[in-house]
Amino acid sequence: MIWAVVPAAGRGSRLGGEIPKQHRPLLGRPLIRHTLERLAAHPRIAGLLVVLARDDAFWPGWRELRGKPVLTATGGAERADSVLAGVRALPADVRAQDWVLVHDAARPCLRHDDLDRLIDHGSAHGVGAILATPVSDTLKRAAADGSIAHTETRAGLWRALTPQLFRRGTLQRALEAATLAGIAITDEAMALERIGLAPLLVEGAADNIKVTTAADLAFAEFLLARMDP
Ligand SMILES: Nc1ccn([C@@H]2O[C@H](COP(=O)(O)OP(=O)(O)OP(=O)(O)O)[C@@H](O)[C@H]2O)c(=O)n1
Ligand SMILES: C[C@](O)(CO)[C@H](O)COP(=O)(O)O
Repeated sequence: MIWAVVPAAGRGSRLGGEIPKQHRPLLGRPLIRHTLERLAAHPRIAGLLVVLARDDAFWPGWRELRGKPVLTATGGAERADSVLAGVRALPADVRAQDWVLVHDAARPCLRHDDLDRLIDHGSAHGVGAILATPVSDTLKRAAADGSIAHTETRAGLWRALTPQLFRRGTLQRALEAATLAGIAITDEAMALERIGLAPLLVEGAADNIKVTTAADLAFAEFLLARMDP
């Protein structure tokens, strides 16, 4: 069984509005509820550790979802700070060699078959794995004046998604090393790469979107209305 750390301490500034995006209503429920329910409903998830902003005024205080325990921790200035706070706050019986996953609260459209493949392939790989999707658009490098400097090759390029699956001890050590080095990391795999480890890429559904802008919110609503609960 695997604990899920869910970073939910962001401000949602790119989306804007009075309510942080993770608490914005989506099909009549807070966006974060969709994310947490999808995780809690999976039989291989042991519990949820939700990382909240210190001044979060919208968290309803759920202590259990679908029979799984819900614990909370206080996040930090950056997503990586929040994830590290969450990993540190996991229950003491989650051992260093135990697998844990990190999944953005802002990604409500996670599919259980993707989660199964991440866990199966990631745990077999030994270092861990991330869900990701191959880049399908042509990529342009912008020049200072806004024109196209050149086209980047997209061969071998993937967009990192979440969940990302690692052993608790390795993840905590990698995150602490990045923090100590003052390196800004944007996903957990980057912290492991920095210490010489190579997590596996597991292809996941491209509609496991991160709600960042208003267009994403509308797309997430469209997807959730058509996905299995
Ligand atoms: N200090 C932070 C920043 C982000 N997150 C979480 O990390 C996930 C992905 O981050 P992002 O989409 O960038 O969320 P925000 O930082 O809230 O968005 P923005 O950059 O638009 O403010 C979100 O679930 C967000 O709540 C977090 O826990 N702690
Ligand atoms: C972790 C992540 O969702 C993988 O794509 C992404 O890096 C989060 O970035 P954000 O700027 O914190 O949303």
